[in-house]
Amino acid sequence: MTIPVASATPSPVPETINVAVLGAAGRMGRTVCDAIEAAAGLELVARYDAGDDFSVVRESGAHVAVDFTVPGVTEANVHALLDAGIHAVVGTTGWTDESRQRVREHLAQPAVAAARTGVLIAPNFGLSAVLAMTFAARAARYFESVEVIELHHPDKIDAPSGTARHTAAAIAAARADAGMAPSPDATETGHDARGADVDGVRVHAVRLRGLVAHEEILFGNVGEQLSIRQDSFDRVSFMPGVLLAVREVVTRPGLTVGLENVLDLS
Ligand SMILES: NC(=O)C1=CN([C@@H]2O[C@H](COP(=O)(O)OP(=O)(O)OC[C@H]3O[C@@H](n4cnc5c(N)ncnc54)[C@H](OP(=O)(O)O)[C@@H]3O)[C@@H](O)[C@H]2O)C=CC1
Ligand SMILES: O=C(O)C1=N[C@H](C(=O)O)C[C@H](O)C1
Repeated sequence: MTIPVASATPSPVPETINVAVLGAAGRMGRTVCDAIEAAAGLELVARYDAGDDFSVVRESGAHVAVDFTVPGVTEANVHALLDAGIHAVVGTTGWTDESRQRVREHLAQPAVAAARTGVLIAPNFGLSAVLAMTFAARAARYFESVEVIELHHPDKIDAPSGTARHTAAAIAAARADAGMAPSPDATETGHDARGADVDGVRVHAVRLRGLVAHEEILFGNVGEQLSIRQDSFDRVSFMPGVLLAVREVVTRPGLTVGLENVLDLS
């Protein structure tokens, strides 16, 4: 699949990009290793997983590392990659404003800034998910009510999903820009069934065997509803986005959050 790409800051790009995969034995890590091995201009130089020594990555000659590990370790991995002068593409969830800010500060350190190192964190690499999030942010100002439902396989350890958090944050920002009141809700406090409150947007998480990764954004006005739904049925659907991010991160110094900033969605 060819994905249209927005223009980036020019920076020297190696002829072959050497790639290390962190979390290489996991569901996403295995799929990413296969995709890198099959991709033109990319070479898989290290597979790193729980219990491995980080020197495997540091000494691999990797230009870029792709992190699909677990929320509890991904930030430490990124700092270790920056110390090693390796660009990072991150799909792992668990990022907060504070952890992203610590990465920005690390990127601003003179040696790291001089190396023009890039970090690209994407809550979701699937084109359908990126478009759903983008469309939802565009629609947000026109509807009085909004709620997000994310649906995933039951082996997922975090909830709500990183995608749902990113979606809700973008919707909340758009509603705030438009000066909108909170979604109407007469529920008395203390009712768990109303889901998580993410920046004032209710997010509901479903875990069901057979699912992979899915999201539905519901907008309501008096007498009408808009539903935006995306379904990732197979982890290979994330791979065009991951490969694009690997190729792009070497040209984008600093922190980029969200694949929508790499795609030409104008
Ligand atoms: N951005 C996106 O498009 C997508 C993001 N994700 C996110 O990616 C992450 C991984 O998902 P998934 O592949 O399903 O999860 P898995 O649990 O299948 O894979 C995680 C892997 O990381 C390993 N790991 C644990 N600790 C470390 C460590 N300290 N260093 C290196 N590796 C470690 C795990 O090993 P062990 O099992 O032995 O602990 C496991 O092999 C999740 O946060 C998920 O939400 C998933 C899909 C798409
Ligand atoms: O754990 C998963 O599977 C996924 N995690 C990411 C998230 O939390 O949003 C991306 C996608 O939804 C699959």
